[in-house]
Amino acid sequence: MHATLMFIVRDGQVLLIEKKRGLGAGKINGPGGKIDPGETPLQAIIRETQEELCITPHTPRKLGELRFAMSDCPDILCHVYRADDFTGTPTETDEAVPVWTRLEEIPYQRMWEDDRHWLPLLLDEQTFLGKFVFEGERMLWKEITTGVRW
Ligand SMILES: CNc1ncnc2c1ncn2[C@@H]1O[C@H](COP(=O)(O)OP(=O)(O)OP(=O)(O)O)[C@@H](O)[C@H]1O
Repeated sequence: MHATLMFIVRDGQVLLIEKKRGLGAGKINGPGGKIDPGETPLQAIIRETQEELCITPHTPRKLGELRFAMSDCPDILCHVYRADDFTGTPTETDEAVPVWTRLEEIPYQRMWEDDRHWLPLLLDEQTFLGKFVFEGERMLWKEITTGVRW
């Protein structure tokens, strides 16, 4: 299963969401979701950001890839994007509540356990490949490579 995540960084803040439903409901994450058939990852992350927050990210750049092996659902390959601007007003939807967060105050304790290992790289504009094994919500194993060319 291929999925996407988006982190919009502007004015020393990152635009996160509180996810209201689906995998990781209640957690803080970036907007994102599954890639539809026939869609490119870039098309998917623009659509998901529009659907979840009613905004359009400007020139998303792929910085990372995350591979999750989970005990309770199919493997996920997640394409991770960063954008530095957007059009529109972040708005709560059925899927997400927008949460602007200062870069020094990222609520890692409310996020998936892997996020603290790669989100700092994205915020530092580094590229990365992360591989993770989860059992339920618990991370059992991780491997992170930086300086990857996408
Ligand atoms: C295990 N550790 C994890 N750490 C960080 N992020 C994780 C994650 N596991 C899943 N994610 C991401 O969370 C989103 C929802 O996943 P996903 O399966 O697509 O569910 P969701 O219901 O949102 O999809 P749709 O909105 O229906 O497309 C999706 O961007 C996916 O990459």
